[in-house]
Amino acid sequence: MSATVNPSEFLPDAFLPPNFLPSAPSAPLRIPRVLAIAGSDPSGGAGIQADLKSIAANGGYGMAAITALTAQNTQGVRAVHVPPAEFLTAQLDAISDDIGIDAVKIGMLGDAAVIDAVRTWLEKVRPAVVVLDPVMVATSGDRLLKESAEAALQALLPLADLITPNLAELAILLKEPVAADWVEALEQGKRLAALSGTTVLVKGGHLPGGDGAGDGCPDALVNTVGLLGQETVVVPGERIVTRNSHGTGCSLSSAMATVQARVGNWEAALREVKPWLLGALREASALDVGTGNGPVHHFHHVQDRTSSQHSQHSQGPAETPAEGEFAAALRDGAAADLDAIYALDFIRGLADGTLPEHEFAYYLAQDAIYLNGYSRVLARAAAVAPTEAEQLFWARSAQTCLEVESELHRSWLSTRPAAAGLGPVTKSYVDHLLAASVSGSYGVLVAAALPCFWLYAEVGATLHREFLAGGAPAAHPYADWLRTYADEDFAAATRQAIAYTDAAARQASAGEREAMALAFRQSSRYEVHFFDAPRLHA
Ligand SMILES: Nc1ncnc2c1ncn2[C@@H]1O[C@H](COP(=O)(O)OP(=O)(O)O)[C@@H](O)[C@H]1O
Ligand SMILES: Cc1ncc(COP(=O)(O)OP(=O)(O)O)c(N)n1
Repeated sequence: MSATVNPSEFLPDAFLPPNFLPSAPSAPLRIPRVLAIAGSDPSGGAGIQADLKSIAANGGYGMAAITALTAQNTQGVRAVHVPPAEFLTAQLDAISDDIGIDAVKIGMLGDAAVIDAVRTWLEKVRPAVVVLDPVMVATSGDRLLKESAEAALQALLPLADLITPNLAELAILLKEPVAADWVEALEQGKRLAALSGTTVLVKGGHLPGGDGAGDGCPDALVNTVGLLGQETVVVPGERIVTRNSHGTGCSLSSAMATVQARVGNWEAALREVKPWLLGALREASALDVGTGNGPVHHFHHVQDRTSSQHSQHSQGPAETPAEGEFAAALRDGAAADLDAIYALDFIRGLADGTLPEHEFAYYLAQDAIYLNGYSRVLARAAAVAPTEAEQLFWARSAQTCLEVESELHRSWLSTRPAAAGLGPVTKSYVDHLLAASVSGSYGVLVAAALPCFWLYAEVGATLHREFLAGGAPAAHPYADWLRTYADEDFAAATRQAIAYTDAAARQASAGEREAMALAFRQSSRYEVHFFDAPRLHA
């Protein structure tokens, strides 16, 4: 059901459901309109309250149709009240009669009558993205779905594009014992995917330690009918030691719905959401909410307003850097990384022609994969750019990346078979960029993207100069590649990217500038590792 086809291209307006009423061009992609159909948690950590925070934190516009009221806090659920299902239908119709819906997240449903109302509405409206979190029992052990409604919930699964059960819910849906380890959990995920004909997100949150997943907390997308690149895509993650994990399942599923509506790819969505959720768990202790299992910090990536106002007062406008000053400081900070790049065996071997061919092939293959992810990050910069000129610049750059990627495949890689898998450095670098792209700050995003322009352009120019100074020998095994480094269009684009980053820094608060500098430094380090990766991983 993912939105690969736009029905409005094929149907006359009279046939279009309200969900497809035309709206401002590109509005759904920039800020997806995401509807959460879920229960209320008045303590704000789970349910509809967590959904709305999570949707906003991931760049969406959140809407809420409430299925049930709970009286709960961080210690547990005291009572549940499920209003008549007809009133849920009235809420859902009120929304879909008026507003385009880019994605739906379904959480607590309570009973079979509610499930029936949701099913009828889904069949009528057919939203493009549906994520179903089959909420049954809270971590506190309290039931959030009547046992008698489990079969109805089971029957709702095929209407979703993604199902996100925790280990206990996975077991109930399959009528099997709870998976004892990660391998068993993945097997169960495959069985549920086959049974429901949809994609399952298997979550490692409740894995016991020492089970082959190490100390980590992996998640995996599983689909048995070919909707993913592979049947199982595992996204590893660090395990945060914290009591404050109330509402992680709700937050994950609504973030997945939001990001999927934006990027249209479940794997990319999970790779973007997972670091955000990790940050929310890591920073949960900054919130002082309740005495039990506290909520996660959905807006951990958004700068602390109090401290930014304070720093603006204390530093005053004089602290705003002059034009070019911030960029110059970034360049100074990257000097050590550039030196490290020039000293790498890979770069020396590329310059003097002694680089082993299989390492060059590995580099090209990883570059092609990287460019695809980088293009998405630049497209995000276009989406949030403050001016039309910047929007155009980043959008064009995103397009160029894809063109270069396909050219790499067509020419350089067609004669150099290299292991096509995603290498560890490429993955970490792209994950870092994707995390910056959901930081909520345009400045941080463009600062993270800049080293790929800047350091690459400088290294390329140096190698090209050395190649010419050596007489540009035609017999040099990498002569053709070294010649591509003299691209004036790329040099001009690099100057423009530097200028836009510098301008963003002048608009930013002191705290945001600090975050920009950090994002830039981290990307510069990744540039070094990227050039060194062929030696280690080819
Ligand atoms: N301690 C933790 N450290 C890191 N990630 C976690 C932790 N606990 C849960 N998660 C993540 O939170 C998300 C929700 O997982 P889980 O707790 O299994 O679901 P639920 O909240 O539905 O019980 C998953 O992405 C999982 O990997
Ligand atoms: C109203 C409401 N909906 C869902 C939950 C369960 O939240 P979840 O994120 O699955 O995980 P825990 O908070 O139970 O760890 C809830 N408690 N309330």
